[in-house]
Amino acid sequence: MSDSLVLSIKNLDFSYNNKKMIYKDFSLNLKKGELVCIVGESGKGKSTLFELICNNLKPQKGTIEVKKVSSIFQDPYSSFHPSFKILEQIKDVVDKKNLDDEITKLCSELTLDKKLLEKKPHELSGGQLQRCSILRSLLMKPELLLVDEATSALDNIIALEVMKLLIKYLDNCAILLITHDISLAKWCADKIIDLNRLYDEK
Ligand SMILES: Nc1ncnc2c1ncn2[C@@H]1O[C@H](COP(=O)(O)OP(=O)(O)OP(=O)(O)O)[C@@H](O)[C@H]1O
Repeated sequence: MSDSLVLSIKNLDFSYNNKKMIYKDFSLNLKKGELVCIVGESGKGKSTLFELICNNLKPQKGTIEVKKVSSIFQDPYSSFHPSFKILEQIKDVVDKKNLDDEITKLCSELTLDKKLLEKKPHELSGGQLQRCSILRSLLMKPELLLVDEATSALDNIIALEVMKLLIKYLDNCAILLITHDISLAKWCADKIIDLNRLYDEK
């Protein structure tokens, strides 16, 4: 894979249990600085694509090459262990150098009270915990950020601020964003992949 690419999917075929093909000869390249949105009705294969990229599923055909990846999911409670403080779970996965300064800066950009990081996940609201999940992902300094409907639990103003922050972060990585919100996709994406259309062509 060339230096500028962070994701290279070539001629991918995938089906669960050799039933209906979800992906047939699907290819996608993503470079640092690009934001690509995946749209499509429920069941079209959006989450499956993320599972394939994270190597949790194996394609029947084709290749997937990916650089350092981090994911932000719709349900933040599934991203954190319930028994440990959020800060401990952040420190487990990120480089400790300048961590405190970076946390302070990002918390302010995410309008997240830093004191909340001392709490356990269930003590936070869904929206607060989602911002913790975004914070952790950005601190990991991924080259590819997979974002699955991550702003849908946030109120509109915070969701917009979070999207702006993610877009700012594009200087350092590429973003693949799953969304049902076509107007959001049109607003922020360099390219939109519509899985409804992909399906029609099969
Ligand atoms: N583990 C599995 N085994 C068999 N079939 C599965 C499995 N996971 C998903 N599927 C099927 O594969 C198809 C694609 O599922 P996927 O979850 O990727 O869709 P999606 O576009 O992300 O949907 P949603 O918008 O509802 O999250 C669906 O028809 C689903 O029922």
